[in-house]
Order: sequence, then C-alpha cells, then structure tokens
Amino acid sequence: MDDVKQKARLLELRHIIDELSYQYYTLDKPTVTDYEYDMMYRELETIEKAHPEWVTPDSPTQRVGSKISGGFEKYTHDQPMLSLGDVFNDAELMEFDQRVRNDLGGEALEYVVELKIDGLAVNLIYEYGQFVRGVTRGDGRVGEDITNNVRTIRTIPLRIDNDSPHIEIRGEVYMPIESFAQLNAQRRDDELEPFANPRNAAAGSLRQLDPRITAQRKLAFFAYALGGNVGVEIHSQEELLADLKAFRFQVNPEYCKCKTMEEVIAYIHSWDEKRDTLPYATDGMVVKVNSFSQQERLGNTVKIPRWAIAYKFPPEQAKTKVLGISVS
Ligand SMILES: NC(=O)c1cnc(OC2CCCC2)nc1N
Repeated sequence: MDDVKQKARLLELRHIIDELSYQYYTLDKPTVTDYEYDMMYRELETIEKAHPEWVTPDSPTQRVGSKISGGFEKYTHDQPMLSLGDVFNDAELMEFDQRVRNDLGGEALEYVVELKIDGLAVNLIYEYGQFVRGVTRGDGRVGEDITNNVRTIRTIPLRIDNDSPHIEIRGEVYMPIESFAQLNAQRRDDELEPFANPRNAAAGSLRQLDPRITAQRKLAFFAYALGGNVGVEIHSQEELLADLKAFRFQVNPEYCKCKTMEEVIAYIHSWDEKRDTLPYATDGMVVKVNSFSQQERLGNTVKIPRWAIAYKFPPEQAKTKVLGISVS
C-alpha cells in the first residue's frame, strides 16, 4: 500500500478505534468483539511503526507511556479547585438552604444533587481539543502533574470536540469496585498489603511512576465541573453535565434537579441503602445551586463554594449477615 493510502488507513483506524473505545469503556456497550478490536489496533500499531513521523499524542496507541524518573512536577491550576464543606444530617441541609435563600434575597432557585464519588479530584487540561495535562487537586491551588498516568484512563478522551485554547475539565478518578476486588485478590496472592478501600487504591495507582502499572489498574473518571466558565455558553450545572456528556466524558447519570431542599433530602435518602448496589464507591451526595449566575453571586470562601455542600453518608456500620438478618 503506498504512503497516501497508508496514511488514509491510519487516520481511518484511529477514528474507528476511538469510536469503539468510547462504546466499550464509556458507554459500556461494545459493538465489536475483542478480537475484531485487537486486529484493528494491531494494524494501526503496524502502520505507526513503519511511519513513526505520523504518530501524534492523541493516537489510541499513545495512552501508555514509559516510566518517569524522579517525582511529579508541580502545576498551578488556572482556577483553584475548590473542596466542599460537609453536613451530616437533614437539619444541617436545611440550614444550608436557609443561608443560600437569604443570600439570594429569597429568589427562586433549583438544586442539582449528584452522587459524591469516593475517588480523587483531578483537573484535565485540553488545548485546542487535545488532552495535554492531568493534575491532582493538591492543596486546591497547586497540584502534581500526573499526565502520563491520567492518559492511561480509557474513559478520559485524548481529544474533545472543543477548540478553545485552554479548557479545564474537573472530575473524579475512581476505581470501580470490581477492579478493586480483583486488585486486592492479586495483592493477597502476591503477599502484598491489600488496599483499604477503592479510594486509596485509586490514589496509589495514580501515584505510580510507571504508567504501565497505572494502565493495569482499570481506573475510570466521572466529569462534573469546568475550571471556571471559560467563555463557553453554559448557564447551569445541569447544562454543564449535558455538555460534558456531549464531549464524550463519562458523566454520572444519577443526578436530580430539585426545586426545594425537601426534595433534595428525599432524593438523598433514596440512596441510603441503594448506594451499596452501585459498581463504585460513594461517600455522600453533593448538593449544588443549579444556576451559574446564582453560584457567582453566592461566591466562594478561600477554599469552599458557598453554593454547594457535601452531605456525608454515615460511615458504613460493620454489618454482618447472621441468619439473614443484618446486625451492626
Ligand atoms: N466527588 C464527587 O463526586 C464530586 C466532587 N466535587 C463536585 O463538585 C466540585 C466542583 C466545585 C465544588 C465541588 N462534584 C462532585 N460530584
């Protein structure tokens, strides 16, 4: 095959493989067999090996780089990554609601309630649509550059359909419970200390100096915020989640738009038991004022937003099933 045809086939294979990966990893709806996928992936690798000058960082073959020496570089986020204030009961949620309504002079508002994924907050930076950097939250202002490890996470697109020179997508890197169970079984076989919980396992996997190890840990990512409204026409959290999904990020589908705090509380408690059936760990729910203009008017303290709060689930009681009844 001559170079023109080879290059055309390379671009076609990249597009097909990106599509198949999105269906397999992000939508969890594979449309071809693993064998068909592997054959196309191998063909792409063969062409790239014959023409290394055609390889670009957003090729699906470039997800797993090589070990870095030394530690991780520091990186200062364009917009600080806020953490969340915590509440532990309904009364404190009502107090939060009162404060928000007072500060907004009693005008109508809506809340968006999301599951609080128990992972690590990470900042993804895209320039002209290309994934260029992944950074831990760190102290909210300065984090660690873990780009090579983030690149191995299959639910993070290496390219998005957005041409802004700099856009920051924030979300949670997490380890699905199935991956966590497999990893700990392997560690026990290798007589290694098992990880205490999926969050620690995700943190340990992201801090590997060798991305080949990170790539084996089957991490995933739920997107939920932008770093500052970078000129994109988005007016609410609900719209933002829809846009992130359109960018082909995995967005957690379990969210609810509520008009009153009573509705928020009902939705939160609908997860008290159900959350144990989820394929990922959660440690609460995040309640956000939906409107971005109202968020801006409410503002932030140094570290936490005044327009959002984390409701923390009570710690999992050590439940043991005895004779089919649950004792704690
Ligand atoms: N762990 C989560 O699932 C989660 C964490 N944080 C946020 O929102 C940030 C964005 C701005 C203030 C808090 N949303 C979430 N769903």
